[in-house]
Amino acid sequence: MPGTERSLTMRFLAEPKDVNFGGKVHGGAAMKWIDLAAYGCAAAWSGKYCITAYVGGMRFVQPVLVGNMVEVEAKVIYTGRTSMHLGIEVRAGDPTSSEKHLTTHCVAIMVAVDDKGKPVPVPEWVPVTENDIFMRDSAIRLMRMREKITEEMSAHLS
Ligand SMILES: CCCCCCCCCCCCCCCC(=O)SCCNC(=O)CCNC(=O)[C@H](O)C(C)(C)COP(=O)(O)OP(=O)(O)OC[C@H]1O[C@@H](n2cnc3c(N)ncnc32)[C@H](O)[C@@H]1OP(=O)(O)O
Repeated sequence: MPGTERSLTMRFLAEPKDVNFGGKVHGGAAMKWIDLAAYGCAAAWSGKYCITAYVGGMRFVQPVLVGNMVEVEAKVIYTGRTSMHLGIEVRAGDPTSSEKHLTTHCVAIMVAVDDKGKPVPVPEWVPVTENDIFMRDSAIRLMRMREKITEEMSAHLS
């Protein structure tokens, strides 16, 4: 039901097809996992088809190794009228152990759209815990910071 599933975790093994020339998993593979988890989380929250409007603050903290068990967690941290801001963390570790370390994190903004690609309203997410409120406030601060970056970036558009 829309407006009930706030987070989604995908779990799978990093496959040899994802390896880069240095023997670790490609950053691009991690970015695809992030997009898939963001889509799954946003589609479940909104009950609509969703598109990626923005991904930012991407930090590759540690490499993922082929054969690692990977967990990609996407979580709603703020909702606007038609957008859902998601905090995303990728964790990985040896599948024979329950221990996992943070490998990548970022923020993604997904927009719910109708069958013509027009943005449509999403259920509001209301933060409850102290940590939820902190994350929501941080998402709002990031939104304001992005307005300045967008203004600056316009100089680079032809
Ligand atoms: C081996 C192979 C296997 C393959 C297995 C494949 C499996 C596959 C499964 C599915 C995989 C995943 C599926 C992902 C889906 C895509 O990948 S979509 C592709 C990439 N994304 C796009 O092409 C989006 C292109 N952009 C657009 O269409 C338009 O800019 C948008 C996003 C609809 C926004 O349109 P707009 O006219 O700006 O609309 P507007 O009403 O002004 O804004 C709507 C909202 O977007 C927000 N927004 C707009 N632009 C931005 C921005 N740049 N930054 C932040 N927020 C923004 C606004 O703030 C607003 O938010 P609210 O205030 O309503 O909450």
